[in-house]
Amino acid sequence: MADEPLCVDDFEALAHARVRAEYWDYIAGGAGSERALAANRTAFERAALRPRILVDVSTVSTATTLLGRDLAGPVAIAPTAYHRMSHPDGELATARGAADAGALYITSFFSNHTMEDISAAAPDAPRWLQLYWLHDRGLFGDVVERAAGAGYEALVLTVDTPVLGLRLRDARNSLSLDPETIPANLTAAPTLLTTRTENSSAVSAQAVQAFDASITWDDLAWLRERSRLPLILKGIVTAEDARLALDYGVAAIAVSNHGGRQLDNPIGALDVLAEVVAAVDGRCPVLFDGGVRTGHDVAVALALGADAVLVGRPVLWGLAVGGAEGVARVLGLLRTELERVMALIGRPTIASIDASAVVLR
Ligand SMILES: Cc1cc2nc3c(=O)[nH]c(=O)nc-3n(C[C@H](O)[C@H](O)[C@H](O)COP(=O)(O)O)c2cc1C
Ligand SMILES: CCCCC(=O)C(=O)O
Repeated sequence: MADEPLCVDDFEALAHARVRAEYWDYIAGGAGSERALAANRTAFERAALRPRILVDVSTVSTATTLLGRDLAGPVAIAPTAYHRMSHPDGELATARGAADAGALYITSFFSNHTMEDISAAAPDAPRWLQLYWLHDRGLFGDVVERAAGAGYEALVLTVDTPVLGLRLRDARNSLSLDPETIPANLTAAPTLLTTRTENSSAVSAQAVQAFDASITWDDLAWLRERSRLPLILKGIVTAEDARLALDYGVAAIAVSNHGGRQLDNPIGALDVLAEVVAAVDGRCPVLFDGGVRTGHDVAVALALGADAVLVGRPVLWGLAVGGAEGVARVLGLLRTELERVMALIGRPTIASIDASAVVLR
């Protein structure tokens, strides 16, 4: 079959043809002039793998462990909002696809199904819940308190989004949301559910209404009082903040520039990974996301010190193309590509992909 997708980029082309234009722009776009979005990819062009030879790679294993959980591989699903923009089954399909692939699924707080329904779609699969800190402490505390009972094993607080980045594509499109794409966890607060605005984006309006931009490090204690789940901070890009996060007892750090959707910075997420890894110095796991599209990219991020990587848009492409099966295929592709790369660089286990496996040009 001529258009059988053989790599993640093939899924992008197929998905583009299936997703409504305004939704596609929301998914694909970045902030401002989209320099950070572009830099996330070009950063990988400067990283080359250093193959070692005559190593026994007759057996290669991508198996790894994260916060005590055994995972089939080091590639997890980044939290992305509104999966019904990509497929009518939304996050329920994503959850099933992730479970089939044995991958960790970090569910976005802004999902089109409730966090309970998503869990029920694939019980027992590894799952973390991403959070945005809401103005409405009652609603926010309720979600946080429900997370453990709903089967989530960790909380991922996104810390790079006190306000939403300037998404020009969405503003130009006056991006509006259909009734089926409202955030299901927020239906108790209908005032947060703007679906249409003039000359701006409804997603941006929802963020303005919902997000509390006043929170600081000391507010983390409030979160801790409401849940004993391990806490991960997502969106750390400096050594200073990595050290502070450790002082505040986080379980892990996710290095991310939000897929180039927040600050319009000319530096890629990969360019700051080494700085954070050095500051953390092995004291907690470091996750990475931004521009990972191939098994080669995964190996590069691991060699630069990440314990696992997250993929955002590629999962939405798989979802748009083939629902749960498409999600599983994208994740499976990345895993088989990684296996091949591991054989070719003479590193048959995840632990063996160390700093000597990469050179930055
Ligand atoms: C459509 C879309 C929605 C997103 N929604 C969220 C979200 O709800 N919460 C969050 O923490 N990050 C969100 N992100 C950022 C992703 O978690 C991740 O950082 C980013 O997509 C990684 O880059 P990649 O898409 O190049 O893999 C979103 C990204 C996209 C593309
Ligand atoms: C109000 C939902 C924000 C989702 C998000 O994080 C993004 O679009 O990048």
